[in-house]
Amino acid sequence: MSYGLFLAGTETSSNTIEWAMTELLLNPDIFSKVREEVSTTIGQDGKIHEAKILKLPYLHAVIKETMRLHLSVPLLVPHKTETEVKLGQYVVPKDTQVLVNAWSIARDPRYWDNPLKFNPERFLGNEIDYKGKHFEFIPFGSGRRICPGAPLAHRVVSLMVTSFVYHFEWKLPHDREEIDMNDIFGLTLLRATPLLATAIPFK
Ligand code: HEM
Repeated sequence: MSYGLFLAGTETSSNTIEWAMTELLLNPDIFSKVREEVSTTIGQDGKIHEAKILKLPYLHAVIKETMRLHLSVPLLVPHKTETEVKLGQYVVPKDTQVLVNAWSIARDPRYWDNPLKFNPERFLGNEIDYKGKHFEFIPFGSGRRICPGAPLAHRVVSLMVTSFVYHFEWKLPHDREEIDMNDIFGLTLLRATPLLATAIPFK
């Protein structure tokens, strides 16, 4: 049980952090906005408390946008119907294995303007959240089997990205355009090439 929790919680969280940093390094304007927000809110003492992290709307929009474009669990976890279910115009028979393609839904132009663009602004000024109520955005699933680790994951990812942005200057060893944006499909969807960047602590 604890090993299962460890597996479910580690790769998914670290992968999301890595994709968030990738998108920030690829989009310097967005990075600057996050840094501005983080520096103003955290202040000079460098203590990144949970209470302060809650006051970073732009950072949270960046994390949501990262989770929209780079879902760690693209097909969620397989589910099975216990009874026959009528879903819209479809009838799903009892004992059917159901895979939900949350990856595809999160890039569907019927629900998202310019879906392939990394645009955190789309999450500002609205209530769209990953708590399973907005079906166009379900990186943690929805309903009874929704990820129980979502609140923890949210805190860990926010804390790590805030710390990385607040404490370090980042340099890529190559041009931005050369960042490999491909992913590979294993147990979870991971970056095909690990992100390589140098972290230089602020003086
Ligand atoms: C960014 C990080 C994470 C993502 C994207 C993620 C995503 C998901 C998804 C999509 C599911 C399947 C939900 C469904 O099929 O409806 C799931 C299930 C699960 N997750 Fe997470 N997860 C993350 C972090 C964590 C953490 C930190 C933990 C625990 C410490 C955790 C524990 C679990 C467990 C135990 C399940 C199975 C729940 C069940 O079947 O009832 N996850 N997660």
